[in-house]
Amino acid sequence: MSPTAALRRQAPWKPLLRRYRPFSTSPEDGPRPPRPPPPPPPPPIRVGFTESAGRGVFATRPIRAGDPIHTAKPLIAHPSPSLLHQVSGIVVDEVDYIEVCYFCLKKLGREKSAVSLPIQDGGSVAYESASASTIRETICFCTEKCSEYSKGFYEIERRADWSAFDEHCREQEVKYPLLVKRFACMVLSGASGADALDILQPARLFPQNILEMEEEFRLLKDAFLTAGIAYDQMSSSVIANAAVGNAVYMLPSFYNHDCDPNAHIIWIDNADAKLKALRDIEEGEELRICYIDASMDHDARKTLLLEGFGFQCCCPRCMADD
Ligand SMILES: C[S@@+](CC[C@H](N)C(=O)[O-])C[C@H]1O[C@@H](n2cnc3c(N)ncnc32)[C@H](O)[C@@H]1O
Repeated sequence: MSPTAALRRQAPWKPLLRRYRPFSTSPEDGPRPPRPPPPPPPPPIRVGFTESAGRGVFATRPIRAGDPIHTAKPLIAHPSPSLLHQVSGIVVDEVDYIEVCYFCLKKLGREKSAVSLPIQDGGSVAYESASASTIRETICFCTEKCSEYSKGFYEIERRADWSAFDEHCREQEVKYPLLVKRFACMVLSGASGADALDILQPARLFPQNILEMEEEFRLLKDAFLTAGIAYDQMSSSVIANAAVGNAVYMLPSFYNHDCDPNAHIIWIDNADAKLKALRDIEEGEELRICYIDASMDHDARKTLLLEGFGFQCCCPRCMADD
């Protein structure tokens, strides 16, 4: 046996050491490069079928009370119209900024600034809407990133006059058509595919819902057509999806309702939804949130869920007439 072979037999790990020498931490080689952080573990949930409420979300491992389950970014978000500062008149010297980011809904401090298009001030970017002749709306973004994301769809949105559409939303006190408007602009600008919400299609729609949606669809179409914006890419399925309203998040839209829920959604900084466990949850248990105020009595909850959400609640509390 040669001397080298004998050495290898005694110390078979030596060639390995030589092979990995470039990453040694000897002083001449400098410090070891930092390892990238491991990817976050997948959320402890899966979407599956329930016995009585279509699809639902199930725990894939035990979850302790108070534990975060997952967060979800909205697919579409639109600020409440009451937060959009409106100023009558053609010439506006000074306006209050909207108090939330027009894209991510992060709350912003009140700032004053002269209107220009766009305005940049202290990291916020604001645009003046040219849509209505007598009402001017100023919107702003919390960061350049939100402004960048919004550029395409907002360029479409600001070309049209939304006064009739917005007036309808105000009169009817409905907010979902605003999400439809935003989704339509996102589709027309190429920021989203027209089928992005298809998976959230509701199983059942009431005739009254369909009538309301038709009126909103007409107003939406009029606004685009009057502004000369090609409307062919849009189909009424956009309305059907988004007019249901809850179709703004993907994963949270699969959570069923329970009048005694084991999970809840919280919003802290912006429109990102954070789901948390309200009590200890076993592996395989369905995670349910409460869509309404659970402190109402049985009849009030039943009526609200049927008329406002379109379903007859079959949660254990309702089944026990509690
Ligand atoms: C936000 S979605 C939840 C996901 C839905 N199950 C699915 O398959 O897409 C709300 C719909 O789920 C059903 N649902 C949710 N909670 C329910 C409950 N407690 N009782 C009966 N149906 C329920 C109703 O059809 C309701 O319109």
